Amino acid sequence: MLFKVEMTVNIPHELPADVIDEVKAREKAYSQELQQQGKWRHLWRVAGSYSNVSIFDVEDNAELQELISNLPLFPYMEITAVVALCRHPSSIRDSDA
Ligand SMILES: O=C(O)CC1=CCC(=O)O1
Repeated sequence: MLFKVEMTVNIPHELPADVIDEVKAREKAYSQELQQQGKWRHLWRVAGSYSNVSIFDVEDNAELQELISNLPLFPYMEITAVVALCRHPSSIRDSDA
């Protein structure tokens, strides 16, 4: 199942810089591992903001919930616009793979 997810990061100013750097490094490693696995299909920065638009390819809602809630930055994120996607009949692609 494909889902679009929007994530906005709001890191508290009082968090020490070294803690922020460590969390961001774990976030990057985690997201790149999921991208390698094909579960995190797209990761786009929303221009001009500390937000992203992502496309996930997961088994079901429960797997999406698990992947998102395990994000190292999850405690500092607002997750919005979670939308289930399916193929558009006018798409010129052979598949969504
Ligand atoms: O920077 C972000 O938008 C948050 C994030 C998601 C995956 C990642 O590496 O950073």
